[in-house]
Amino acid sequence: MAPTLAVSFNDSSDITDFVLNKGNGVKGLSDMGLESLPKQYIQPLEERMCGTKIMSHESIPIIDMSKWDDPKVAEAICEAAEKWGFFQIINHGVPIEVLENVKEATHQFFRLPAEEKRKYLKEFSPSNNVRFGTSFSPEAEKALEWKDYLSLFYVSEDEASAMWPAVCKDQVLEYMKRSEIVIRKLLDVLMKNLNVTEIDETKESLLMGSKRTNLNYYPICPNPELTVGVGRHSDVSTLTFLLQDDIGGLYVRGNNDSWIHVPPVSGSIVINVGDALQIMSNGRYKSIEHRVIANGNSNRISVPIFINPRPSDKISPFPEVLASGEKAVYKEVLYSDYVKHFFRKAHDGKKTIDLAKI
Ligand SMILES: COc1cc(/C=C/C(=O)SCCNC(=O)CCNC(=O)[C@H](O)C(C)(C)COP(=O)(O)OP(=O)(O)OC[C@H]2O[C@@H](n3cnc4c(N)ncnc43)[C@H](O)[C@@H]2OP(=O)(O)O)ccc1O
Ligand SMILES: O=C(O)CCC(=O)C(=O)O
Ligand SMILES: [Fe+2]
Repeated sequence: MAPTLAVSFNDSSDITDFVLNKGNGVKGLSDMGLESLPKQYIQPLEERMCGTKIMSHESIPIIDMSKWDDPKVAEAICEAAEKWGFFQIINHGVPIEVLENVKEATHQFFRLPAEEKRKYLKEFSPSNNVRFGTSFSPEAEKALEWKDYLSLFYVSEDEASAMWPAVCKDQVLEYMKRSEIVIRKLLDVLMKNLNVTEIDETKESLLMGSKRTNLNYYPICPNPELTVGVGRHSDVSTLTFLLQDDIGGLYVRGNNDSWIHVPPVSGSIVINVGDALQIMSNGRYKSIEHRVIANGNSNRISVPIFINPRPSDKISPFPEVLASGEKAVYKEVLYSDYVKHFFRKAHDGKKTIDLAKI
C-alpha cells in the first residue's frame, strides 16, 4: 500500500513550490508515493524513449587500464574519444572503497530532511560553489526533468571543508583526489595524439583548470515512460569522469538516430568527451549526446566529476592541431560565457556548441 500523503496539492503551482522552493525535490514527490506523474514532468513525445531505436547489441568500448604503458591502451583511448566520445575504464586505480563511499555519501545527502537540503538552494546557499537543485534549468524548461542534484564547484580543500555539506564532503574530496591521477593520464594520452607534447601551465588550466562534482539522484518515478531523468545533452566539460551505480539507464547517441545503453560494470568509470575538448581539438574528439531515463522500480544515483577549463579561460582550437594547415571550425569563446549559455536554456542536444562554430 502507498504511504499516506502528508501533503496534498491543489494546483500545479503547489507542486512547483513543494519541489523547487521548499527543497523537497522530486525525491519528496517520490517518497510520498505519488501515483501519477504531475503534468509539469510530461515530456513531449519526441523526447521520450518510446519509439526510439535502441541498439541492444552495441556497446561503447571498455578499456582495461591495468597495463597502462602498453601503447595499445593509449591507442584504444584515442580511438574511443574520436569515434565514440564515450568509453568505460576498468582497473583504473581508484580504490573500490573510495567509489563505494562516495555512492553511500550521495544517498546520505539525499536522505537529509528537506529543511537541511533547502539550505543549499541557490537563494540560501552559504556559497555560490554549493548548489542543491532539481531538474536542469527549471526557469527555462517547458517540461521538467525527474532528477535532483547537489553541485559542488571545487575551489580548495579549505573552502570545501568549510562550505560543503558535512555528510558528503570528505567522501567527495577523496573521490576527486584519487581520480585526478587517472584524469591526468587520460589527458596526457589524448594530447600526445594531437601533437601536444607538453602540458604547460596554460594548457593545464585549459584542460583541467576547474572541477565540479555533481551528486545526481533519480528517484523512483510513477510514470517513467512519460518523462526523462536527464534530457538529451552533451557536457560542456573537457572530460567527464562518471561513476554510476548498478541500476542502469544512461544512453548514448549512436548512428542513424539510434541510442546505446551504457551498462553498469562493477568498479568501472564512464569517461566522456565534453564540448570544451571538442572545441580545443577542432572536432577531432567528439562530445556525444546522452540522456538518462527515469525508472519506475529503483532509485538511481550517479556522480560525475566535470573537468573543465577555468571560467576565465578563452578556449579555441589548439595551435598544434592547426599547425598542418587544418582550418579552425571553432572560434575563441570565454569559457564562463559558454557555460552560462548552456545553463540558461533547457537541454537541447548538441546545440550549445553552435555558440563557438565559425
Ligand atoms: C545540473 O544538471 C546538469 C549539469 C550538467 C553539467 C555539465 C557540465 O559539464 S558542468 C561543467 C560546468 N562548468 C563549470 O562549472 C566551469 C566553471 N564554472 C563557471 O564557469 C561558473 O561557475 C558558471 C557556471 C558560469 C557560473 O557563473 P557565475 O558567473 O557565478 O553565474 P551564476 O549566476 O552563478 O550562474 C549563471 C547561470 O548558470 C546557472 N548555473 C550555474 N551553476 C549551475 C549549476 N551547477 N547547476 C545548474 N545551473 C547552474 C545559474 O542558475 C545561472 O542561471 P540564471 O538563469 O540564474 O542566470 C549536465 C547535465 C545536467 O543535467
Ligand atoms: O546519470 C548519469 O548517468 C549521467 C548524468 C549526466 O549526463 C550529467 O550529469 O551530465
Ligand atoms: Fe552529461
